Amino acid sequence: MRAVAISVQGLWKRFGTKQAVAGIDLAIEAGSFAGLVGPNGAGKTTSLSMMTGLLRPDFGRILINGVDVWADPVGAKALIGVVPAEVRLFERLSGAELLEYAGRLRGIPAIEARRRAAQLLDVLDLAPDARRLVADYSTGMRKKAALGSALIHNPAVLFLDEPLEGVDPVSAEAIRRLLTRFVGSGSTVLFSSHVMELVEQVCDRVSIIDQGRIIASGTTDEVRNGRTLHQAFIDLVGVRAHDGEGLSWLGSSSV
Ligand SMILES: Nc1ncnc2c1ncn2[C@@H]1O[C@H](COP(=O)(O)OP(=O)(O)OP(=O)(O)O)[C@@H](O)[C@H]1O
Repeated sequence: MRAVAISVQGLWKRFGTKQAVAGIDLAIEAGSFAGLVGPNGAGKTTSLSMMTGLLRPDFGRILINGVDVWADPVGAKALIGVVPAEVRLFERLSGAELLEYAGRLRGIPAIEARRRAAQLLDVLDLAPDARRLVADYSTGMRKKAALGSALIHNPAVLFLDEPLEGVDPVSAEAIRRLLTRFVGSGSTVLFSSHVMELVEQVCDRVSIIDQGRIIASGTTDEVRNGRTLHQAFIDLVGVRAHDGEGLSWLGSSSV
């Protein structure tokens, strides 16, 4: 049995009257490519923010390779890389400078940081834009630059919140291959996504979160249970949308 890379124990978070996360437990083994899926407002971003030391939980513990994220934040953060949903970058740096700077912040010597930055930019198809300012990057380019910055110190665990949003299919494939290789070397990925086809394709395990609770978790095959992941998701979460009653004006040509 492989060691547990991400251990989440009894995680809770409330915002005012809203119970955003209501007692989450997870154990993700090293070398897993894990997906966290759920409808809008289910608690994915809140959970990932707590796991990565950005948002303090009301209750619960998160261990990364046995290091407690909230008791030893410096130790835990050395082990992780994070690509948040809303990427904030140093806009006045070029892509190459950004990655190199991320490497330097992680204590990597300048020459090595520059070498890794160039390699990552190349794999992420950003090499032609390496000298352009990040401020001028498109949404997808920003995601890729953020991913490069999160990988430069070769973290044991990589957390990504909606990593492929705004990324074109060719770049998405490059990212998929990069992450698969990363996981193949024994590192661990946990990412949140709405894109079931992507999760089904790349993840070996998946957890479905709804209203702050994990409602299904296991290997992708276990959760799918003979269905597509999309169908499993719909079956488990249920269809909550109204059928459009009261929208009789919508689509009608009369005013
Ligand atoms: N800072 C905050 N203050 C108040 N409520 C918040 C805050 N952050 C999140 N919430 C609420 O907590 C719940 C979970 O939000 P969260 O962003 O974690 O969901 P999500 O699963 O990431 O959703 P989406 O798929 O739409 O990004 C939502 O009801 C949201 O309105």
